[in-house]
Amino acid sequence: MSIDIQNLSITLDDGRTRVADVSLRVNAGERVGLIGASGSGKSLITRAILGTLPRTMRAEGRILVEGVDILQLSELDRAAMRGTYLAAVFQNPLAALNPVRTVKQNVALPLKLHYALTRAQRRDRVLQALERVGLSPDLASRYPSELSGGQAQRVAIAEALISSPQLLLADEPTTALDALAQKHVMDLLVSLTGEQGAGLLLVSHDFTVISKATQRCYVLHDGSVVESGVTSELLAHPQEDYTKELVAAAHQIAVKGENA
Ligand SMILES: Nc1ncnc2c1ncn2[C@@H]1O[C@H](COP(=O)(O)OP(=O)(O)OP(=O)(O)O)[C@@H](O)[C@H]1O
Repeated sequence: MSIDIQNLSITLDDGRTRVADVSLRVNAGERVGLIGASGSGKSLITRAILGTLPRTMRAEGRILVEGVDILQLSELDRAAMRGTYLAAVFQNPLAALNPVRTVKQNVALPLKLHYALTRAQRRDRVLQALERVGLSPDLASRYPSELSGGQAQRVAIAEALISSPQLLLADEPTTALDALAQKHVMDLLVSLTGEQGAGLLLVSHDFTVISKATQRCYVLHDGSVVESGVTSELLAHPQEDYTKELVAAAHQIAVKGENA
C-alpha cells in the first residue's frame, strides 16, 4: 500500500496555519523519514494520516491511499483503517498502552476490534507477536507499569504490528529510551516492517535515527517541507541551511557519543 500526501495544510479554527502545503509519499514497503525540530508539525502530519487531529484543527489537501482520499472518509471508516491498514507507535509507550489491561490484553486489542477470531486463535497470535518482538511469554500477564521503557515499547510495537498493517507510523519511537533500547527498537522496526512488507514513516528530530532506518526523507521546517531526497545523499550533501543545521547537530551528537 502506498500513501500519497498532496498539498496537506493543517489549520487551527482561528485560521492560524500549522502545516502548509506538505506533499510526501511513502511507496509500498518503503522506509521514509520525516525530520524536523520540535514544533515543526511532524506529529500533526502523523495525526492527519491517522485521522486523530484535535477537533480544533482542519486538514485540507489530499491523503491518497491506493488512490482513495482518506480525508473524505467518514470517522467510522477512518477508525477502521487504524489497526488494519495503518498502525502507529509513539514516543511514550506507557501513554499508548492501556494501564488497566495486561500485556496480552493490550496486544490483542486490534484483533478483538477488527477480526473475528476465537480466543485460542487470538492467544496464539499474541504469543507469536510477543516472541517476534523478543519478549518472553512470562511478561504476557504483567501490566504496563510493571515493564521497563524498552519492554513497553516492544509491547506497543507488537500491538501495532499484530494486524499486519501496510503502513506503520512511528513518531519518535526511541526518544524516551536509553541508547541500547533505542538500537534494539529501531532494529526491530526495520526488520519487522521488512518481514511484513509494510511501509514505515519514521518521525524524528534526529538525523542519526533517520539515517539508520530510512531510504528517503523529508525535512520539515515551520510546517513546510524545505528539502527531500535519498537520506544518505541529504546527510552527505544537505542543500538548505536548515538541513545543514540538523546534519551538524547529528554529527555533534555522534562525536560526543564517541568521546563519552
Ligand atoms: N492541539 C493543538 N492546538 C493548538 N496548537 C497545537 C496543537 N497541537 C500542536 N499544536 C502546535 O502545532 C505546531 C506543530 O506541532 P507538532 O506537535 O506537530 O510538532 P512536532 O514537530 O511533532 O514537535 P515535537 O517534536 O516537539 O513533538 C506547534 O507549534 C504546536 O504548538
